[in-house]
Amino acid sequence: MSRRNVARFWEWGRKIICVGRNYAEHARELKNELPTEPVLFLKPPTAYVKEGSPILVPHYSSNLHHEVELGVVVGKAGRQIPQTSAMEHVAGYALCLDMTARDVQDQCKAKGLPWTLAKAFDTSCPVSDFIPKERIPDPAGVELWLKVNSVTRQRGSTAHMIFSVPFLISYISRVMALEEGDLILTGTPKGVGAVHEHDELQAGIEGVISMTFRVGRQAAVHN
Ligand SMILES: O=C([O-])CC(=O)C(=O)O
Ligand SMILES: [Mg+2]
Repeated sequence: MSRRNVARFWEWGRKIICVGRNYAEHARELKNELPTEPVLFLKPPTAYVKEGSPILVPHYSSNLHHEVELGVVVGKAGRQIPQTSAMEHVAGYALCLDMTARDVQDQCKAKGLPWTLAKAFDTSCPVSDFIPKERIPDPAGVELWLKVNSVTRQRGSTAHMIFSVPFLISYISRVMALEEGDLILTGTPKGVGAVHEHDELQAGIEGVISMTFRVGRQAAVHN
């Protein structure tokens, strides 16, 4: 049997683990307290969308937000991974968007309910091509940016993460087993905002990769 190539991790059907509130300025802009431990949530692998296909506003939302994030692709499975060997579990990276139905998330927060409807819908995880580990020697030293219709909305350095990539790998692996092909979204810097049907989103990791997506709208089906 031929070995699957982790460079096409989005085809593997593995989990997407997301970290929230990992940049102080973003936590503040949404009036959230700074976390003392990572805030975790999941997206299903059906959330993936690649360049060439549109990001769809869910039919039940009227305030879809962009969040540009550094994604970490797991290359070696593990449980209870110590921080000191955490980077051995990284195969590479991907530029990711954590698309968020902010109106729905606000309702979930107010009711104390999980964020699934706000975060896990189809096309909620646009991803770039795989970036081999060697191209990003230090995951705390990359500059993320995002533009909507050519206007810069987000620009921030991963140097400002509250919890580092090795810390996150260790922390997550004490909650759930990490598997080859899993993706960890490490949180968004400040500047999140709304996107609308027909908008064009461009995002990048300075000097490494960029990607472009169009926004469409999911049709509501009434059975
Ligand atoms: O929805 C939020 O604000 C939490 C989150 O994903 C992030 O900080 O990246
Ligand atoms: Mg996020």
